[in-house]
Amino acid sequence: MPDFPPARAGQRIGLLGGSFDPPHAGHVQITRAALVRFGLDRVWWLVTPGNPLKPAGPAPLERRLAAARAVMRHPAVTVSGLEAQLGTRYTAETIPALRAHYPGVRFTWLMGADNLAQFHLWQDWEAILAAVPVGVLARPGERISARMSRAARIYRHARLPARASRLLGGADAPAWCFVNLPMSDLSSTALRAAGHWTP
Ligand SMILES: Nc1ncnc2c1ncn2[C@@H]1O[C@H](COP(=O)(O)OP(=O)(O)OP(=O)(O)O)[C@@H](O)[C@H]1O
Ligand SMILES: O=C(O)c1ccc[n+]([C@@H]2O[C@H](COP(=O)([O-])O)[C@@H](O)[C@H]2O)c1
Repeated sequence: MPDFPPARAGQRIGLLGGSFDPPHAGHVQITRAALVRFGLDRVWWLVTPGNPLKPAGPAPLERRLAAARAVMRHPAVTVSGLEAQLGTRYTAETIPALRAHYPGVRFTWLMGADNLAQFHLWQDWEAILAAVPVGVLARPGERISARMSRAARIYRHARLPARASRLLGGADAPAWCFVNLPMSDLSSTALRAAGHWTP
């Protein structure tokens, strides 16, 4: 069993879950932005064993972890296979498992705007919002669908304005914040289609 990354009570840690099939510069860009914009001490990438909403399985986990470690080089960022270690796949299971393993650590869930648009389809999505702050990063073509999404509408009272985004990492849930940033139009789908990734 690989080691769990270290963390101290009170630390603010962003969790970027993803297939990373393959990882790309867009992931790196939103991670760097999240550290600064959401007032985080660290970001952990959670390379999923498989997105529960995607029917086709991704490339093997070890291959995606190795590629992610090659792409994401930053002293405050850790690339992990924690969901495989914990035996969880759904985010609503992963977050309580991490909180039980790391008492007192302040986790923030991170995702691109495309995932906010679909967030209401995730298993127990309201439990996720009740458990941790959620930081949303702009993605080309997704800003309007994210803002109009069911989750954004139902939880509009819990939205932190972008000018206060640095408070998100220390905020009590429910709280979410949408930030704009210089956007990257990279996607794993496009890289796979262009033949840049052979599992
Ligand atoms: N270019 C990007 N801009 C903003 N967010 C992004 C970008 N690429 C990925 N993300 C976000 O990073 C997280 C992990 O993304 P994922 O590994 O699914 O990559 P992807 O490029 O979206 O893959 P795919 O094309 O297979 O759906 C998700 O929350 C996703 O919204
Ligand atoms: O828990 C769910 O129902 C759920 C549904 C869709 C996506 N997720 C998680 O969202 C993250 C982003 O997924 P992906 O495939 O878009 O990179 C990843 O950690 C998935 O496990 C989680």
